[in-house]
Amino acid sequence: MNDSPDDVDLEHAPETVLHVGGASPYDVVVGHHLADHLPEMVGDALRVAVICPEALEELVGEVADALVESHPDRDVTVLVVPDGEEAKTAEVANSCWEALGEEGFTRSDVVVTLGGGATTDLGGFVAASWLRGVRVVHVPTTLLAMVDAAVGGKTGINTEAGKNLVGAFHEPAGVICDLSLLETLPRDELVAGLGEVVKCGFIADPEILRLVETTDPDELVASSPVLRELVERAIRVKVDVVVADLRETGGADGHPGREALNYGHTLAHAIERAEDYGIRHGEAVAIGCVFVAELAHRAAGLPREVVDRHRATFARVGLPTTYAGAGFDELLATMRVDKKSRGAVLRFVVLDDVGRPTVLSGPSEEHLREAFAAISGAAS
Ligand SMILES: NC(=O)c1ccc[n+]([C@@H]2O[C@H](COP(=O)([O-])OP(=O)(O)OC[C@H]3O[C@@H](n4cnc5c(N)ncnc54)[C@H](O)[C@@H]3O)[C@@H](O)[C@H]2O)c1
Ligand SMILES: O=C(O)C(=O)C[C@@H](O)[C@H](O)[C@H](O)COP(=O)(O)O
Ligand SMILES: [Zn+2]
Repeated sequence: MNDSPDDVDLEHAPETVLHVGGASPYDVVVGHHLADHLPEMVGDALRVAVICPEALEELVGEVADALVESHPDRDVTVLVVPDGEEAKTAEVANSCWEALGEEGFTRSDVVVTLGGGATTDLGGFVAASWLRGVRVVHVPTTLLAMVDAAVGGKTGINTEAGKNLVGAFHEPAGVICDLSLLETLPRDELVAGLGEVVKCGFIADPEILRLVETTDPDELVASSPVLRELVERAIRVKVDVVVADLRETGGADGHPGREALNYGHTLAHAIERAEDYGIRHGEAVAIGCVFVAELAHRAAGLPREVVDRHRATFARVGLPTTYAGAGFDELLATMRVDKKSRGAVLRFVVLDDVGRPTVLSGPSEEHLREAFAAISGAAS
């Protein structure tokens, strides 16, 4: 652990509680060393199933012990699932349902997820579907899951046809973003999380962009006060959007509503599928955002300097801005089953300017090909 004066202050800084309003309100707690919050959020449930990936088996032991200590009559079951995207399958979800059945899991029991976004997506979906919905508390352990996946209630798994095509909206009972857990996160994974943070800067909070543009990226580590500010700002962007439009039915006054959070994701999800999930989600999002900025430049007059700012900001933190894998036709076919599509009409979230997202419906294939050529170097 780094123990510069800033870090010492931060270690003792009070946690931040971001309240998420709506029909099922909950808190997102951000800070350091937050283990005590988990028993509070779980309450007096007699059975708890903790879902975590193989990679976090050591940490899950501590979490399970704390849950038993806080309530000695409680049964805690640990469900170890495959690492990363391999957990987001119907087979793995089924194995979790089988385990909950064996435990006699009832509606007063609680699922806890401990892991990255793949784990919170899978575990959230298991909780959403078991008995048509039991409580879930998320303990995200990656930056990406803290700023995005654990908040807002989208859960899901992948199918052969594409990413996140089966799922449910199921809000958590609470989210604990313990930044100390990021100490062990590999650098590439932390950088991938910055992809969603920068996305939030472009769609809603330009201060995020300013902070990224003026901070040495190497200083963005678990103990950094700037990282904490970025985490809190990105969560606020997400919370504001989901409180206004939880189920993605649309926004008001030209704002796309929850779809705004899908900025860059239409191409990103197609790339992830084409790469058989061998590319990190946050990396694909960075490429997808540059693509859609190029598209908006051609189809809707987004100024060239805003497109350039996309390339510069994602590249500054170490994210890719080009893609030379699958071809345009394969990616276009996958993009057609994106959830924003309506019938044969492809829809993209684009920007009118920084902080002003809107929807572009049915762009011409010529503009799509040109935008793809601009990120892939392929002839359009
Ligand atoms: N539901 C949503 O709103 C939402 C939002 C964004 C992303 N997502 C989904 O989230 C997933 C990506 O999440 P991710 O980037 O967290 O990837 P991930 O869950 O695959 O985790 C990345 C890797 O980090 C490891 N890891 C996790 N925490 C660690 C720690 N503290 N120390 C060391 N290693 C650790 C994991 O084992 C894994 O190998 C994608 O499936 C994406 O679709 C969902
Ligand atoms: O919360 C949302 O809404 C988002 O779109 C956030 C995205 O970062 C996230 O990757 C989400 O899982 C994508 O959702 P999908 O509906 O396109 O599957
Ligand atoms: Zn995402």
